[in-house]
Amino acid sequence: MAYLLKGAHVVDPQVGLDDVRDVLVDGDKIACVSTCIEPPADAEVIDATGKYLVPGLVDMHVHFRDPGFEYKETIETGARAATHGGFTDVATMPNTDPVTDTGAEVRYQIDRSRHAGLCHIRPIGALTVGEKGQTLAEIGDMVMEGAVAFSDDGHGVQSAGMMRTCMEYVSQFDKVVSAHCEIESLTTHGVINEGRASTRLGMFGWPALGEELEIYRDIELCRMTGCALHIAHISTEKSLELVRAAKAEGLPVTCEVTPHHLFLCEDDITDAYDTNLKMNPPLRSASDAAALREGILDGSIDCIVTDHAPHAPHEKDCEWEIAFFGIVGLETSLPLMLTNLVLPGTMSWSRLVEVMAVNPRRCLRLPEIRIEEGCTADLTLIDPTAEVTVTEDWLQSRSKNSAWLGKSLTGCATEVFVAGRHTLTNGVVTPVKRVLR
Ligand SMILES: NC(=O)N[C@@H](CC(=O)O)C(=O)O
Ligand SMILES: [Zn+2]
Ligand SMILES: [Zn+2]
Repeated sequence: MAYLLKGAHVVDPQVGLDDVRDVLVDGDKIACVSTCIEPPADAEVIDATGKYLVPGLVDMHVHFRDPGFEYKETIETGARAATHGGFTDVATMPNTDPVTDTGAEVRYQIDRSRHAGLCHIRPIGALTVGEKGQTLAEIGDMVMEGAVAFSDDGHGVQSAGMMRTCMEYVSQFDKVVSAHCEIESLTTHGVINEGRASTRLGMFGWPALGEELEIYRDIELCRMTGCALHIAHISTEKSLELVRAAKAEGLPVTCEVTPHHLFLCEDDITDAYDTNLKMNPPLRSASDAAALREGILDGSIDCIVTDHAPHAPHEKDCEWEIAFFGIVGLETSLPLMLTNLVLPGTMSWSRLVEVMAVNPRRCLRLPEIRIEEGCTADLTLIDPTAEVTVTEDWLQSRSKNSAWLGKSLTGCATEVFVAGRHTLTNGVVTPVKRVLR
């Protein structure tokens, strides 16, 4: 099938493109990028005037709960949410049941996602067996089956010695360790940021140090082992400073931030106790959020990730203390970035493309996707004027635990192509027709 995207504003900093072009997709490839392409007879023409065409978006930190917790999300429902949010690739964290700590588990996820036929799933394997922090998992076996990175996300690896072994081993395969940095002896019982929020609402605090101290440790282990280190969901100004200093030294350190840590803070938690504001790490201070916004603009933070963490109603509709940590995010990530940073002119379109497409691919060592002739047609078309209201019905995810329910946002993806397959059409997820290769 061929598609001609007419008159899109194409943004791809990798090829220095930030201008209006026609783009012809033929089969799984980009066949032509030019100022004016006559529609071939067999091509479907899509009027992209006023819209932005970018390399397919990548979210390198999601939880799809499959296998084990399919009542929250399956690979298929997660893939639908990802497609609806404009993504062509997502990297799934291993805290499933069983934990993704063997090659067979990695293969299961890839097989299931091919049958879902919507987006590429890039499994992240566990560092340790069962994410228990005791025994090294079968890293080599998982690499053979297609694991792109390794993490015990959901938990920090508590023992520095164990983390050293993990990093030494992972570096042999030229893969990256994505570190959930949390010292449990500092965060146990914590349910909210330690400081204003914990004092105001009278709940056990979760200190910033519980994150920062482990980031410091892992950066030193990165120096010692040479293993590429990616810091997951940074949430404080000090965490950002540690990463900045490591980068300035030339260490192979990258990091990510979520939209909720950029655009919400502890002051948003009121005595309404909305449990969709409870996550790990917790929402921090307003000044932390401001520092993170600065970090995403100045290049210190590499990627936007959602940490899409679906939970069922009974796991959220309860007292704050016992509610599960985490919120869904795949479908609101791009609209939030557009509404809060890009459309007001604070962030350029090309920086948006870097943090949502180029850098996550680089961190995961995936092949580059460039908008040029001959490249794989993994593409996202964005309408910057579309108004979306976040409702339970609008969310395609099986879970509805969004922090933005009822809110209106401006800008969203309208078309997505994965290897030339039209997976999102006019904002609607396209039904599966064939297995994705
Ligand atoms: N972020 C969260 O609050 N929850 C995540 C775990 C994690 O990302 O650490 C989950 O799996 O639910
Ligand atoms: Zn985590
Ligand atoms: Zn996570």
